[in-house]
Amino acid sequence: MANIGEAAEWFRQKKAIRAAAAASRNLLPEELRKHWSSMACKHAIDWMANHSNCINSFMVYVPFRSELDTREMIEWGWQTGISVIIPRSNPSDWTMELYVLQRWEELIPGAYGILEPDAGQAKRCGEGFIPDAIFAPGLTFDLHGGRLGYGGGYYDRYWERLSSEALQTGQSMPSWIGLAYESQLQEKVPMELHDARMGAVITEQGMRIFNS
Ligand SMILES: Nc1nc2c(c(=O)[nH]1)N(C=O)[C@@H](CNc1ccc(C(=O)N[C@@H](CCC(=O)O)C(=O)O)cc1)CN2
Ligand SMILES: Nc1ncnc2c1ncn2[C@@H]1O[C@H](COP(=O)(O)OP(=O)(O)OP(=O)(O)O)[C@@H](O)[C@H]1O
Repeated sequence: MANIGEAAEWFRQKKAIRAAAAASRNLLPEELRKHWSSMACKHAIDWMANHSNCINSFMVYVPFRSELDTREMIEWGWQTGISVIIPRSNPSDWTMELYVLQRWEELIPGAYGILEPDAGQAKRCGEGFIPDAIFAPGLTFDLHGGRLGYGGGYYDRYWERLSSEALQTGQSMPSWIGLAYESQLQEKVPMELHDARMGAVITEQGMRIFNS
């Protein structure tokens, strides 16, 4: 970023894109959101089932506001015996703690009113744990791995943490897959160096895998 003026303009642009994306997602009729969520979950499940030799755990969000509903994926994980990892956000430093979720009853409203694992009930993942796949929420995605979230930088910080953990332990970085309705896709999402990059996006229309 060349100077403060440019940085401020960039920040304003991102804020405007976020607001427009949130408003257009909120306008999607609930019945269609339900239907598309179910279709997208089926694509995600098919992908995991086809990679069953390397997927023993996956991280996914619990939906809030008008986000794509992931509950079918979570239940599928429980039925199949794959560990379902759900983050709990810590707004004091914008980091996420990971938990293995085994029952809906282990969720309680956390920061922002999002249903998150209750630290007193759910099992916390150990230090250094890396899920085999990460399904990320977002307000908008592009077809080059770009993603824009609510602006907390939670997934970006997690991306950075995982990159250094993977490097230290010699493990590979898991697949990062954005989950969204097709109408949330845009030509180009503004990206910065610290932003988490998706390797693929799944919508109701299927999965797109990007060249890294
Ligand atoms: N289901 C779900 N869980 C998630 C995320 C998500 O996007 N979806 N997150 C993904 O990172 C983290 C939570 N991030 C959030 C960050 C900000 C706001 C929020 O309410 N922001 C205000 C705007 C504040 C401002 O503009 O200054 C808002 O949207 O009204 C909500 C969640 C972790 N858990
Ligand atoms: N790895 C990081 N370390 C420190 N700060 C970071 C990191 N990643 C992002 N940030 C900061 O977090 C803030 C929000 O980042 P950004 O606008 O990219 O959020 P976002 O990707 O939309 O949010 P989220 O990941 O929570 O959905 C910015 O001020 C950014 O500088």
